[in-house]
Amino acid sequence: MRTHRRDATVDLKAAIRAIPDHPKPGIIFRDLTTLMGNPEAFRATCQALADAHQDRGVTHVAGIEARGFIFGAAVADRMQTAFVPVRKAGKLPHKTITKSYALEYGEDTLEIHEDALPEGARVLLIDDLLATGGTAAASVELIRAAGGEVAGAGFVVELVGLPGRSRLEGLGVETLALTSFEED
Ligand SMILES: O=P(O)(O)OC[C@H]1O[C@H](OP(=O)(O)OP(=O)(O)O)[C@H](O)[C@@H]1O
Ligand SMILES: Nc1ncnc2[nH]cnc12
Repeated sequence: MRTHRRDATVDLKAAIRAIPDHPKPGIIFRDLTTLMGNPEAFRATCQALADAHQDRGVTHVAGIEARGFIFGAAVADRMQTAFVPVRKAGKLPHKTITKSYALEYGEDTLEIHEDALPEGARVLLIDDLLATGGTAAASVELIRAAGGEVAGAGFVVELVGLPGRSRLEGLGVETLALTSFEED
């Protein structure tokens, strides 16, 4: 499903700053700190992500470090679910399941606590931005390895032209983005 929900009074796209000369070479960085700094846009974003997934029996929201924590925790609060952190390597204190993945530039590793999810958990994955999908795909694998069912994945921004959506849909994950930007 490809859905673009937007609060009638808030232009989320306009609330996001684009930085053409970001230190990561060759990418236009979509800076969501400007959206977070706009109370109407931040609130509308978290509410839209929660509303879009309200009828799916979600028991847990998983947010991906770091920016996914900010939106994921607010969505979990609105949906009255638990929050589960998917963290960069070496941060979680208890026993973890680990997955390495490719980024646009380089490689990274994510972890989830092996006991983070009870039997029957239905997990909504939330992150700020979907680009190549490597981060989200690794997170889906971690949630499943921890025994959770992925009820969907929600993003504030999708970079269209990169394979994020097709990767997630290839994993059988229904994917929703509130806004999209065309990327080459
Ligand atoms: O779809 P992908 O190509 O995997 O890219 C998307 C990921 O990249 C960014 O995170 P980043 O790794 O920069 O970490 P941060 O949130 O800690 O800044 C963003 O927040 C997503 O998690
Ligand atoms: N172009 C981009 N802007 C912001 N965050 C990103 N993560 C991966 N690609 C990105």
